[in-house]
Amino acid sequence: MASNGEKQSAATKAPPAPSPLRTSKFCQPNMRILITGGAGFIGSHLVDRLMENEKNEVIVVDNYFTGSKDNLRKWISHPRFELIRHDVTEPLLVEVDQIYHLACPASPIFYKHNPVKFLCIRFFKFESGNGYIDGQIIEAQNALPMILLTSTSEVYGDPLIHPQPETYWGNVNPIGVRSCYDEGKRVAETLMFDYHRQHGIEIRVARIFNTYGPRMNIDDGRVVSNFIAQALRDEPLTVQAPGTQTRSFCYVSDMVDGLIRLMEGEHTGPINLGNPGEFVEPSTPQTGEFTMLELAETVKELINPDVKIVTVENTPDDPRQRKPDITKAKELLGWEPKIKLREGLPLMEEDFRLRLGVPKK
Ligand SMILES: NC(=O)c1ccc[n+]([C@@H]2O[C@H](COP(=O)([O-])OP(=O)(O)OC[C@H]3O[C@@H](n4cnc5c(N)ncnc54)[C@H](O)[C@@H]3O)[C@@H](O)[C@H]2O)c1
Ligand SMILES: O=c1ccn([C@@H]2O[C@H](COP(=O)(O)OP(=O)(O)O[C@H]3OC[C@@H](O)[C@H](O)[C@H]3O)[C@@H](O)[C@H]2O)c(=O)[nH]1
Repeated sequence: MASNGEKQSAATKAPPAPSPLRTSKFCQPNMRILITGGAGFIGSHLVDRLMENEKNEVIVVDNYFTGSKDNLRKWISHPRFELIRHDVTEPLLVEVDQIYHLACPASPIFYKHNPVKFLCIRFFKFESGNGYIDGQIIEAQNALPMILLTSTSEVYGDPLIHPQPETYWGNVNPIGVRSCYDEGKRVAETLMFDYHRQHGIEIRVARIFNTYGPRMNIDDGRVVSNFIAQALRDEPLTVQAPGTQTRSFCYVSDMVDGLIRLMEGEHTGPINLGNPGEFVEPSTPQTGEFTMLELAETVKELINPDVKIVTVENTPDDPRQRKPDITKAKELLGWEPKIKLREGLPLMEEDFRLRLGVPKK
Protein backbone atom coordinates (compact mmCIF):
# COMPACT_ATOMS: atom_id res chain seq x y z
CA MET A 1 0.00 0.00 0.00
CA ALA A 2 1.31 3.50 -0.82
CA SER A 3 2.16 5.80 2.06
CA ASN A 4 0.68 9.34 2.36
CA GLY A 5 3.98 10.83 1.20
CA GLU A 6 3.99 8.65 -1.92
CA LYS A 7 0.34 9.58 -2.73
CA GLN A 8 1.17 13.27 -2.46
CA SER A 9 4.16 13.05 -4.74
CA ALA A 10 2.11 11.12 -7.32
CA ALA A 11 -0.55 13.87 -7.22
CA THR A 12 1.96 16.67 -7.77
CA LYS A 13 4.05 14.73 -10.31
CA ALA A 14 4.18 16.29 -13.73
CA PRO A 15 2.10 14.48 -16.37
CA PRO A 16 4.07 12.04 -18.50
CA ALA A 17 5.83 13.55 -21.46
CA PRO A 18 3.92 13.11 -24.73
CA SER A 19 5.01 10.26 -26.93
CA PRO A 20 8.05 11.24 -28.97
CA LEU A 21 5.98 10.30 -32.03
CA ARG A 22 3.91 13.46 -31.53
CA THR A 23 6.92 15.65 -32.13
CA SER A 24 8.35 13.55 -34.93
CA LYS A 25 8.32 15.06 -38.39
CA PHE A 26 5.82 12.42 -39.53
CA CYS A 27 3.16 13.56 -37.10
CA GLN A 28 3.33 17.25 -37.87
CA PRO A 29 2.34 17.62 -41.47
CA ASN A 30 1.91 21.21 -42.53
CA MET A 31 -0.21 20.13 -45.39
CA ARG A 32 -2.46 17.13 -45.91
CA ILE A 33 -2.98 16.64 -49.62
CA LEU A 34 -5.49 14.41 -51.37
CA ILE A 35 -4.80 13.25 -54.92
CA THR A 36 -7.70 11.57 -56.70
CA GLY A 37 -6.43 9.38 -59.53
CA GLY A 38 -3.02 9.32 -57.86
CA ALA A 39 -2.32 5.76 -59.03
CA GLY A 40 -2.45 6.91 -62.65
CA PHE A 41 0.20 8.30 -64.94
CA ILE A 42 0.35 12.02 -64.02
CA GLY A 43 -1.02 11.41 -60.51
CA SER A 44 1.77 9.03 -59.48
CA HIS A 45 4.45 11.49 -60.63
CA LEU A 46 2.67 14.20 -58.66
CA VAL A 47 2.75 11.93 -55.59
CA ASP A 48 6.52 11.44 -56.01
CA ARG A 49 7.11 15.17 -56.18
CA LEU A 50 4.84 16.07 -53.24
CA MET A 51 6.32 13.31 -51.06
CA GLU A 52 9.78 14.88 -51.51
CA ASN A 53 8.61 17.59 -49.13
CA GLU A 54 8.73 16.14 -45.61
CA LYS A 55 6.00 18.51 -44.48
CA ASN A 56 3.44 16.98 -46.82
CA GLU A 57 1.17 14.07 -46.00
CA VAL A 58 -0.32 12.54 -49.14
CA ILE A 59 -3.54 10.56 -49.48
CA VAL A 60 -4.36 8.87 -52.79
CA VAL A 61 -7.87 7.80 -53.74
CA ASP A 62 -8.11 5.58 -56.82
CA ASN A 63 -10.25 2.74 -58.13
CA TYR A 64 -7.45 1.41 -60.41
CA PHE A 65 -9.62 1.63 -63.52
CA THR A 66 -6.65 2.79 -65.60
CA GLY A 67 -4.07 3.29 -62.84
CA SER A 68 -2.09 0.76 -60.87
CA LYS A 69 -0.73 0.24 -57.35
CA ASP A 70 2.60 -0.52 -59.03
CA ASN A 71 2.99 3.19 -59.80
CA LEU A 72 2.99 3.92 -56.06
CA ARG A 73 4.93 0.87 -54.88
CA LYS A 74 7.74 2.87 -53.30
CA TRP A 75 5.36 4.81 -51.04
CA ILE A 76 3.17 1.99 -49.76
CA SER A 77 3.62 1.74 -45.98
CA HIS A 78 5.42 5.09 -45.82
CA PRO A 79 4.16 6.92 -42.69
CA ARG A 80 3.24 10.08 -44.60
CA PHE A 81 1.36 8.20 -47.32
CA GLU A 82 -2.08 6.56 -47.52
CA LEU A 83 -3.75 4.73 -50.38
CA ILE A 84 -7.52 4.25 -50.50
CA ARG A 85 -9.31 2.10 -53.08
CA HIS A 86 -12.43 4.11 -53.80
CA ASP A 87 -14.57 5.19 -56.72
CA VAL A 88 -14.88 8.98 -56.61
CA THR A 89 -18.45 8.88 -57.91
CA GLU A 90 -19.32 7.71 -54.38
CA PRO A 91 -19.00 10.15 -51.44
CA LEU A 92 -15.99 9.86 -49.17
CA LEU A 93 -15.23 11.86 -46.06
CA VAL A 94 -11.62 12.94 -45.71
CA GLU A 95 -10.15 15.92 -43.92
CA VAL A 96 -7.49 17.59 -46.05
CA ASP A 97 -6.00 20.99 -46.93
CA GLN A 98 -5.61 20.59 -50.68
CA ILE A 99 -7.14 18.37 -53.34
CA TYR A 100 -5.63 17.64 -56.72
CA HIS A 101 -8.53 16.11 -58.67
CA LEU A 102 -7.15 13.88 -61.42
CA ALA A 103 -9.44 10.83 -61.22
CA CYS A 104 -10.90 10.37 -64.67
CA PRO A 105 -10.24 7.98 -67.53
CA ALA A 106 -8.22 10.16 -69.90
CA SER A 107 -7.59 8.00 -72.94
CA PRO A 108 -10.29 8.00 -75.65
CA ILE A 109 -10.52 4.19 -75.71
CA PHE A 110 -11.22 4.15 -71.97
CA TYR A 111 -13.57 7.11 -71.67
CA LYS A 112 -15.67 5.89 -74.59
CA HIS A 113 -16.15 2.61 -72.68
CA ASN A 114 -18.81 3.98 -70.28
CA PRO A 115 -19.53 7.57 -71.33
CA VAL A 116 -22.50 8.15 -69.01
CA LYS A 117 -20.58 7.26 -65.87
CA PHE A 118 -17.45 9.04 -67.01
CA LEU A 119 -19.35 12.21 -67.73
CA CYS A 120 -20.46 12.17 -64.08
CA ILE A 121 -16.92 11.71 -62.77
CA ARG A 122 -16.10 15.17 -64.02
CA PHE A 123 -18.86 16.81 -61.99
CA PHE A 124 -18.36 18.39 -58.60
CA LYS A 125 -21.07 19.25 -56.14
CA PHE A 126 -19.93 21.08 -53.04
CA GLU A 127 -22.20 21.89 -50.10
CA SER A 128 -20.34 24.73 -48.54
CA GLY A 129 -21.76 24.70 -44.99
CA ASN A 130 -20.88 21.16 -44.04
CA GLY A 131 -17.98 20.73 -46.40
CA TYR A 132 -19.49 17.97 -48.48
CA ILE A 133 -18.91 17.29 -52.11
CA ASP A 134 -21.54 14.94 -53.44
CA GLY A 135 -20.37 12.27 -55.85
CA GLN A 136 -16.81 13.31 -55.24
CA ILE A 137 -15.16 13.84 -51.93
CA ILE A 138 -14.66 15.78 -48.84
CA GLU A 139 -15.39 16.64 -45.31
CA ALA A 140 -13.71 19.64 -43.75
CA GLN A 141 -14.94 20.93 -40.41
CA ASN A 142 -13.32 24.33 -40.54
CA ALA A 143 -12.03 25.57 -43.84
CA LEU A 144 -12.88 23.86 -47.09
CA PRO A 145 -9.83 22.62 -48.90
CA MET A 146 -8.37 24.25 -51.97
CA ILE A 147 -9.17 22.17 -55.02
CA LEU A 148 -7.32 21.92 -58.32
CA LEU A 149 -9.14 20.49 -61.32
CA THR A 150 -7.09 18.89 -64.07
CA SER A 151 -9.07 20.10 -67.03
CA THR A 152 -7.90 19.63 -70.57
CA SER A 153 -7.02 21.19 -73.91
CA GLU A 154 -10.03 19.19 -75.17
CA VAL A 155 -12.23 22.05 -73.88
CA TYR A 156 -11.10 23.87 -77.05
CA GLY A 157 -12.54 21.03 -79.16
CA ASP A 158 -11.45 21.21 -82.79
CA PRO A 159 -9.99 24.70 -82.36
CA LEU A 160 -10.48 27.43 -84.92
CA ILE A 161 -7.90 29.66 -83.20
CA HIS A 162 -4.29 28.52 -83.16
CA PRO A 163 -2.41 28.37 -80.81
CA GLN A 164 -5.13 28.30 -78.15
CA PRO A 165 -5.21 31.01 -75.44
CA GLU A 166 -7.37 30.55 -72.33
CA THR A 167 -9.74 33.25 -73.63
CA TYR A 168 -10.80 31.01 -76.53
CA TRP A 169 -14.20 29.41 -75.82
CA GLY A 170 -13.65 26.46 -78.07
CA ASN A 171 -15.35 24.58 -80.87
CA VAL A 172 -16.85 21.47 -79.29
CA ASN A 173 -19.40 19.02 -80.66
CA PRO A 174 -21.86 18.63 -77.75
CA ILE A 175 -23.32 15.29 -78.92
CA GLY A 176 -20.36 13.37 -80.33
CA VAL A 177 -18.53 10.32 -79.01
CA ARG A 178 -15.83 12.53 -77.46
CA SER A 179 -18.36 14.83 -75.77
CA CYS A 180 -18.51 12.82 -72.55
CA TYR A 181 -14.88 13.86 -72.07
CA ASP A 182 -14.66 17.39 -73.38
CA GLU A 183 -18.14 18.57 -72.38
CA GLY A 184 -17.69 16.79 -69.03
CA LYS A 185 -14.53 18.77 -68.34
CA ARG A 186 -16.24 21.97 -69.49
CA VAL A 187 -19.06 21.41 -66.99
CA ALA A 188 -16.51 20.59 -64.29
CA GLU A 189 -14.85 23.95 -64.98
CA THR A 190 -18.26 25.70 -64.81
CA LEU A 191 -19.04 24.09 -61.45
CA MET A 192 -15.63 24.98 -60.06
CA PHE A 193 -16.16 28.65 -60.91
CA ASP A 194 -19.77 28.68 -59.67
CA TYR A 195 -18.73 27.22 -56.31
CA HIS A 196 -15.92 29.75 -56.17
CA ARG A 197 -18.30 32.65 -56.85
CA GLN A 198 -21.23 31.38 -54.78
CA HIS A 199 -19.45 29.74 -51.83
CA GLY A 200 -15.99 31.28 -51.93
CA ILE A 201 -14.27 27.95 -52.43
CA GLU A 202 -10.61 28.34 -53.38
CA ILE A 203 -10.11 26.77 -56.78
CA ARG A 204 -7.42 26.20 -59.37
CA VAL A 205 -8.10 25.05 -62.94
CA ALA A 206 -5.31 23.65 -65.14
CA ARG A 207 -5.94 23.01 -68.82
CA ILE A 208 -3.49 20.22 -69.54
CA PHE A 209 -2.26 19.61 -73.09
CA ASN A 210 -1.05 16.17 -74.25
CA THR A 211 1.38 14.85 -71.67
CA TYR A 212 3.65 11.81 -71.98
CA GLY A 213 6.32 10.00 -70.01
CA PRO A 214 7.19 6.88 -68.02
CA ARG A 215 4.33 4.96 -66.33
CA MET A 216 1.78 5.62 -69.05
CA ASN A 217 -0.39 2.57 -69.25
CA ILE A 218 1.21 0.44 -72.02
CA ASP A 219 -2.15 -0.30 -73.62
CA ASP A 220 -3.52 3.12 -72.82
CA GLY A 221 -4.39 3.82 -76.45
CA ARG A 222 -2.93 7.32 -76.54
CA VAL A 223 -0.59 8.10 -79.36
CA VAL A 224 2.84 8.32 -77.69
CA SER A 225 2.36 5.15 -75.63
CA ASN A 226 0.94 3.35 -78.69
CA PHE A 227 3.87 4.29 -80.94
CA ILE A 228 6.54 3.39 -78.36
CA ALA A 229 4.93 0.04 -77.51
CA GLN A 230 4.48 -0.72 -81.22
CA ALA A 231 8.10 0.18 -82.02
CA LEU A 232 9.36 -2.07 -79.22
CA ARG A 233 7.09 -4.94 -80.25
CA ASP A 234 8.12 -4.58 -83.91
CA GLU A 235 4.55 -3.81 -84.88
CA PRO A 236 3.65 -1.11 -87.43
CA LEU A 237 3.08 2.38 -86.01
CA THR A 238 -0.61 3.14 -86.53
CA VAL A 239 -1.00 6.73 -87.72
CA GLN A 240 -4.68 7.61 -87.72
CA ALA A 241 -5.77 9.37 -90.91
CA PRO A 242 -4.93 11.85 -92.19
CA GLY A 243 -1.72 12.03 -90.11
CA THR A 244 -1.44 15.80 -90.62
CA GLN A 245 -3.35 16.52 -87.39
CA THR A 246 -1.05 18.10 -84.79
CA ARG A 247 -0.44 17.86 -81.05
CA SER A 248 2.10 19.48 -78.70
CA PHE A 249 3.64 17.06 -76.22
CA CYS A 250 4.69 17.95 -72.68
CA TYR A 251 6.96 15.73 -70.58
CA VAL A 252 5.40 14.66 -67.30
CA SER A 253 7.98 16.23 -64.94
CA ASP A 254 7.32 19.64 -66.51
CA MET A 255 3.58 19.09 -66.12
CA VAL A 256 3.86 18.17 -62.44
CA ASP A 257 5.96 21.27 -61.83
CA GLY A 258 3.25 23.39 -63.47
CA LEU A 259 0.44 21.81 -61.44
CA ILE A 260 2.22 22.43 -58.14
CA ARG A 261 3.03 26.03 -59.08
CA LEU A 262 -0.61 26.59 -59.97
CA MET A 263 -1.82 25.12 -56.65
CA GLU A 264 0.73 27.12 -54.65
CA GLY A 265 0.19 30.36 -56.58
CA GLU A 266 -2.54 32.95 -56.30
CA HIS A 267 -4.41 32.52 -59.56
CA THR A 268 -7.55 30.47 -60.07
CA GLY A 269 -6.86 29.90 -63.75
CA PRO A 270 -7.89 28.46 -66.07
CA ILE A 271 -4.26 28.23 -67.10
CA ASN A 272 -2.89 26.28 -70.06
CA LEU A 273 -0.08 23.87 -69.19
CA GLY A 274 1.59 22.33 -72.20
CA ASN A 275 4.65 22.46 -74.41
CA PRO A 276 4.45 24.76 -77.44
CA GLY A 277 8.20 24.37 -77.99
CA GLU A 278 8.88 28.09 -77.87
CA PHE A 279 11.90 27.69 -75.64
CA VAL A 280 13.99 26.24 -78.45
CA GLU A 281 16.76 28.53 -79.70
CA PRO A 282 16.39 29.69 -83.31
CA SER A 283 19.76 28.08 -84.15
CA THR A 284 18.25 24.61 -83.60
CA PRO A 285 14.78 25.08 -84.99
CA GLN A 286 12.32 22.67 -83.50
CA THR A 287 8.72 23.18 -82.64
CA GLY A 288 6.73 21.63 -79.85
CA GLU A 289 3.89 21.00 -82.30
CA PHE A 290 4.09 17.81 -84.38
CA THR A 291 1.92 16.12 -86.96
CA MET A 292 1.20 12.49 -86.06
CA LEU A 293 3.22 11.47 -89.10
CA GLU A 294 6.20 13.46 -87.77
CA LEU A 295 5.78 11.87 -84.36
CA ALA A 296 5.79 8.41 -85.94
CA GLU A 297 8.94 9.26 -87.93
CA THR A 298 10.65 10.51 -84.76
CA VAL A 299 9.78 7.35 -82.79
CA LYS A 300 10.96 5.22 -85.71
CA GLU A 301 14.26 7.10 -85.94
CA LEU A 302 14.94 7.01 -82.17
CA ILE A 303 13.63 3.56 -81.22
CA ASN A 304 13.31 1.18 -84.17
CA PRO A 305 14.47 2.31 -87.65
CA ASP A 306 13.11 -0.92 -89.19
CA VAL A 307 9.54 -0.48 -88.04
CA LYS A 308 6.78 0.23 -90.58
CA ILE A 309 4.39 3.17 -90.45
CA VAL A 310 0.82 2.52 -91.59
CA THR A 311 -2.22 4.74 -91.91
CA VAL A 312 -5.38 3.52 -90.20
CA GLU A 313 -8.93 4.83 -89.87
CA ASN A 314 -9.54 7.67 -87.42
CA THR A 315 -12.38 8.20 -84.94
CA PRO A 316 -14.95 11.06 -85.24
CA ASP A 317 -14.23 14.62 -84.09
CA ASP A 318 -10.47 14.19 -83.77
CA PRO A 319 -9.12 17.76 -83.32
CA ARG A 320 -7.04 18.76 -86.34
CA GLN A 321 -4.56 20.99 -84.55
CA ARG A 322 -3.54 21.75 -81.01
CA LYS A 323 -0.86 23.93 -79.45
CA PRO A 324 -1.04 25.86 -76.19
CA ASP A 325 -0.50 29.56 -75.79
CA ILE A 326 1.32 29.53 -72.44
CA THR A 327 1.80 33.29 -72.00
CA LYS A 328 -0.37 33.21 -68.86
CA ALA A 329 1.55 30.32 -67.25
CA LYS A 330 4.83 32.11 -67.95
CA GLU A 331 3.66 35.43 -66.53
CA LEU A 332 1.57 34.27 -63.57
CA LEU A 333 3.39 31.09 -62.51
CA GLY A 334 6.89 31.68 -63.88
CA TRP A 335 6.47 28.29 -65.55
CA GLU A 336 7.55 26.93 -68.89
CA PRO A 337 8.46 23.41 -69.95
CA LYS A 338 12.11 22.39 -70.20
CA ILE A 339 12.13 18.93 -71.78
CA LYS A 340 12.03 18.59 -75.56
CA LEU A 341 10.30 15.64 -77.21
CA ARG A 342 13.60 14.15 -78.35
CA GLU A 343 14.82 14.19 -74.74
CA GLY A 344 11.62 12.83 -73.23
CA LEU A 345 10.99 9.96 -75.66
CA PRO A 346 14.15 8.01 -74.67
CA LEU A 347 13.18 8.30 -70.97
CA MET A 348 9.82 6.81 -71.76
CA GLU A 349 11.42 4.17 -74.00
CA GLU A 350 13.59 3.04 -71.09
CA ASP A 351 10.54 2.55 -68.85
CA PHE A 352 8.57 0.73 -71.58
CA ARG A 353 11.54 -1.58 -72.31
CA LEU A 354 11.68 -2.57 -68.66
CA ARG A 355 7.96 -3.23 -68.40
CA LEU A 356 7.73 -5.05 -71.75
CA GLY A 357 10.95 -6.99 -71.10
CA VAL A 358 12.59 -5.78 -74.34
CA PRO A 359 16.27 -4.99 -73.67
CA LYS A 360 18.14 -2.48 -75.84
CA LYS A 361 20.18 -4.24 -78.57
N1 LIG B 1 -2.24 12.84 -69.87
C1 LIG B 1 -2.73 13.83 -70.59
O1 LIG B 1 -2.27 14.09 -71.71
C2 LIG B 1 -3.86 14.66 -70.07
C3 LIG B 1 -4.25 15.78 -70.82
C4 LIG B 1 -5.29 16.56 -70.34
C5 LIG B 1 -5.89 16.29 -69.13
N2 LIG B 1 -5.48 15.21 -68.43
C6 LIG B 1 -6.18 14.93 -67.17
O2 LIG B 1 -5.25 14.60 -66.15
C7 LIG B 1 -5.81 13.59 -65.30
C8 LIG B 1 -4.86 12.40 -65.19
O3 LIG B 1 -4.66 11.85 -66.48
P1 LIG B 1 -3.62 10.66 -66.74
O4 LIG B 1 -3.07 10.89 -68.09
O5 LIG B 1 -2.72 10.53 -65.59
O6 LIG B 1 -4.62 9.44 -66.85
P2 LIG B 1 -4.62 8.01 -66.10
O7 LIG B 1 -5.71 7.24 -66.75
O8 LIG B 1 -3.28 7.43 -66.07
O9 LIG B 1 -5.03 8.41 -64.62
C9 LIG B 1 -6.36 8.52 -64.18
C10 LIG B 1 -6.46 7.86 -62.82
O10 LIG B 1 -7.79 8.04 -62.32
C11 LIG B 1 -8.26 6.80 -61.80
N3 LIG B 1 -9.72 6.80 -61.88
C12 LIG B 1 -10.50 6.82 -62.98
N4 LIG B 1 -11.78 6.81 -62.64
C13 LIG B 1 -11.83 6.80 -61.28
C14 LIG B 1 -12.88 6.78 -60.33
N5 LIG B 1 -14.16 6.78 -60.70
N6 LIG B 1 -12.56 6.77 -59.02
C15 LIG B 1 -11.27 6.77 -58.62
N7 LIG B 1 -10.24 6.78 -59.47
C16 LIG B 1 -10.51 6.79 -60.79
C17 LIG B 1 -7.61 5.75 -62.69
O11 LIG B 1 -7.58 4.46 -62.11
C18 LIG B 1 -6.22 6.34 -62.87
O12 LIG B 1 -5.36 5.95 -61.84
C19 LIG B 1 -7.18 13.25 -65.89
O13 LIG B 1 -8.16 13.97 -65.20
C20 LIG B 1 -7.09 13.72 -67.31
O14 LIG B 1 -8.34 14.06 -67.84
C21 LIG B 1 -4.49 14.38 -68.86
O1 LIG C 1 -2.38 4.89 -82.36
C1 LIG C 1 -2.71 6.08 -82.49
C2 LIG C 1 -3.40 6.81 -81.49
C3 LIG C 1 -3.73 8.13 -81.74
N1 LIG C 1 -3.38 8.72 -82.91
C4 LIG C 1 -3.67 10.16 -83.15
O2 LIG C 1 -2.89 10.89 -82.24
C5 LIG C 1 -3.55 12.09 -81.88
C6 LIG C 1 -3.56 12.19 -80.36
O3 LIG C 1 -4.43 11.19 -79.84
P1 LIG C 1 -4.45 10.80 -78.30
O4 LIG C 1 -5.49 9.78 -78.13
O5 LIG C 1 -3.07 10.49 -77.84
O6 LIG C 1 -4.84 12.14 -77.56
P2 LIG C 1 -5.92 13.27 -77.90
O7 LIG C 1 -5.14 14.49 -78.24
O8 LIG C 1 -6.92 12.83 -78.87
O9 LIG C 1 -6.63 13.45 -76.51
C7 LIG C 1 -5.78 13.56 -75.37
O10 LIG C 1 -5.51 14.87 -75.12
C8 LIG C 1 -6.21 15.55 -74.18
C9 LIG C 1 -6.34 14.80 -72.91
O11 LIG C 1 -7.24 15.43 -72.07
C10 LIG C 1 -6.75 13.40 -73.10
O12 LIG C 1 -6.22 12.75 -71.99
C11 LIG C 1 -6.27 12.67 -74.27
O13 LIG C 1 -7.29 11.87 -74.69
C12 LIG C 1 -4.93 12.02 -82.52
O14 LIG C 1 -4.93 12.81 -83.67
C13 LIG C 1 -5.10 10.56 -82.89
O15 LIG C 1 -5.89 10.42 -84.06
C14 LIG C 1 -2.69 8.02 -83.88
O16 LIG C 1 -2.35 8.55 -84.94
N2 LIG C 1 -2.38 6.73 -83.65
